[in-house]
Amino acid sequence: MKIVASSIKADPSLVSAPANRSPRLLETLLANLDGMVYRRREDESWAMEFISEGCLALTGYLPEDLLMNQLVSYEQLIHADDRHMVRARIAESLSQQSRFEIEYRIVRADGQLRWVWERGVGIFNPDGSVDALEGFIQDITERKESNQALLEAERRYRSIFENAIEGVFQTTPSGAYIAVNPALARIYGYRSPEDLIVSLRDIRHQLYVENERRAEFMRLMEEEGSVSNFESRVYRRDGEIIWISENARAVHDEAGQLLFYEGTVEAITERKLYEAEIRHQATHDALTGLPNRTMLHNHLQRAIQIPRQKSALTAVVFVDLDQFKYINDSLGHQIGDELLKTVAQRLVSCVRDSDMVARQGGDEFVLVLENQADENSITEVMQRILTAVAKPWRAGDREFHITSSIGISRYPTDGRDVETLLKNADSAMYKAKERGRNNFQFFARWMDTQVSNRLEMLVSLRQALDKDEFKLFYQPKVSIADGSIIGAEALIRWQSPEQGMVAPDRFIPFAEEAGLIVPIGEWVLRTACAQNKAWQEAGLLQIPVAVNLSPRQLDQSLPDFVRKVLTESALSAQWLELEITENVVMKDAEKTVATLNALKQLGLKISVDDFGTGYSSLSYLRRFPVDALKIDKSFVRDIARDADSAAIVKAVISLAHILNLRVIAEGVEDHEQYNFLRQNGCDEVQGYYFGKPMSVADFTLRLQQEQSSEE
Ligand SMILES: Nc1nc2c(ncn2[C@@H]2O[C@@H]3COP(=O)(O)O[C@H]4[C@@H](O)[C@H](n5cnc6c(=O)[nH]c(N)nc65)O[C@@H]4COP(=O)(O)O[C@H]3[C@H]2O)c(=O)[nH]1
Repeated sequence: MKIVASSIKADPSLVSAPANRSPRLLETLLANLDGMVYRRREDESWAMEFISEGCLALTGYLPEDLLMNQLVSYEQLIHADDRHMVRARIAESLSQQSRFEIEYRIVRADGQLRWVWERGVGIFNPDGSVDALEGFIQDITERKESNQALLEAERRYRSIFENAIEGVFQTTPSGAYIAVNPALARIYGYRSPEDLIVSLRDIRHQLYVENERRAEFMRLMEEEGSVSNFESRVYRRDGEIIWISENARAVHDEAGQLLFYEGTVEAITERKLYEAEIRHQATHDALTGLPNRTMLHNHLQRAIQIPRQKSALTAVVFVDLDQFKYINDSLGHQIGDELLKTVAQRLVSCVRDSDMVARQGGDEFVLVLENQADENSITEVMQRILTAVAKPWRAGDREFHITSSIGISRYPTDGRDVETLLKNADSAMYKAKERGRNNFQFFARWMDTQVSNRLEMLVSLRQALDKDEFKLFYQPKVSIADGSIIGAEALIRWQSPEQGMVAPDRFIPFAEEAGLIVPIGEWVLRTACAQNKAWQEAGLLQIPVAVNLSPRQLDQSLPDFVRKVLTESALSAQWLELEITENVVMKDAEKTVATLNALKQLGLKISVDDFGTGYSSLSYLRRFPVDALKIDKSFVRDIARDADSAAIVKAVISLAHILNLRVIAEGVEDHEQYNFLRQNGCDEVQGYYFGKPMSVADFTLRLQQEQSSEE
């Protein structure tokens, strides 16, 4: 350091070495200083009187360049924006005769901007005026920049914290908030973060709807140090329950001591609702709101997997509505839908909350009843269901009745997997249909083989007509007054090469399903008319033959077809009677009345079959051109045992007579039933007591006997 060369008037305190030290030592000391020592005048341009070698490193100028402003003044080096501030601060310190410390920017010789820290003091003359300024200037750019970076990072963090859409929190492990951002306050419904911190002091009890969630949160924190996508239901300040998802971690100090938890909170109620909605749609039937086939399978799978109480049964119950197809086809889908909804509600009302009622599709419902003690308890539920479904229901101003056929399989006795249980319940349901509907059947092993033939049956039924495998049997109808034969009912049989003689109840429903009932029905009509004509031509007793009509046959083209058959067989219409089921009369009234009128005009008779099992009312019958009612055999069977059945039979007879209708009782099997019917004014009877359905040959014989007894 060229002390002398760089100083004009050296301050003895700075530049003159003590007598015992060499100036060389001072030179070295100053040169090693990381900064610049100066003495400058307190004038317009702060002219430097002394300046140490550090000047070059600090400013990029040689000390000589600044000395007495030879090249540039120090003031010029100060950033223009800071000059005023620097002067003001120094002036203030001088006025107080104190030291000054200032941070400001300078522009180096190479144009670089640097931050400097200056520490100095005024040197005063004895009269108090300022003689000079002495001090030290150091480059602090790096520190400034890292401070700046820190401030920037802090500012950014603050901004994220304050402006995040997600809630951000820090909590103590004991469950109090240390810090929260405005978003969390908003999510939880508090006025401000402060309001939340003050009001929500016990997270476990005040926040979580399920207290155990907090325990689970703590457990995960302890075991794994963090939670991710931790979903819970929480209370907002106003008590509303919302769903949140938390991501959080435990923060420890260097010694491993747990300090606090910090994390984020996302409000996910909408997503949850949406997910629930999607899940619901995927697992529920849109019409009835009941669980659908998918959910049924999952539920049943679970039900048979969980350990059950010893000897407890799980019942799988197939409920199928009788003649639903017919209602849907004839009354329209809207009414069909209404009916399905009504039935769904009724089924639900018959079982416990823990049982499942699902819609399997169409008019099929499946119930899963768990923990049933024995068959009796299942039977009780089934009886409730039969009664509930059979209750009348209204659509507009009309009242309807529908019944159901039910099949039940039991876990574990009837199957140990979902497929088998469902298949066997379905088989049992078909058995219930065959047994005359409106009843329930438990699965039995033998049904398995029969019903596995269902598909085969449909295939062979299609071929049966061509192969001439159908036969008609005839059952006598007898006058109650004198026991004479006054008619015959034609009943179809199927002589199947594989299955032997098949009863109509077993194949007519299939024929209806497969759309084969119309050609089969036409065959029956032709055959019965031709047979009756043949008996007449053989000189036997002239009686009407009754033919059963499936609802599906009863359309506008039927009268023409019947006329054609009568013409072909040359049978007079008075010797033909058509039996329609009770449900047919409920068919679209206008069209049905027109078709029945057209049929009546041909001169034949019409009777209503299975009366009492369906949903027609007597008064409704008034509108239909029918001649007779057939009381269903289920009432006749119970006449002696059941007061209700006896009362119904009596009422039907007298009301039918008021409407000028003949009454025929079906299924009369003994003398007691016959007596009862006779005493109560029934007109005709039919049943095993008077003759079973018999082949043409047998019936011919019967007619011949009848004729000879008359003669
Ligand atoms: N337990 C008992 N039963 C008796 C007695 N007397 C007669 N039966 C049976 O009762 C049924 C009466 O016929 P349905 O009610 O018209 O009921 C018929 C009818 O709805 C239908 N069906 C029969 N033939 C035809 C047909 O050609 N076309 C259509 N569409 N359906 C038919 O099949 C049903 C059943 O016919 P089947 O099995 O022949 O059964 C017949 C007959 O065999 C008795 O004293 N006791």
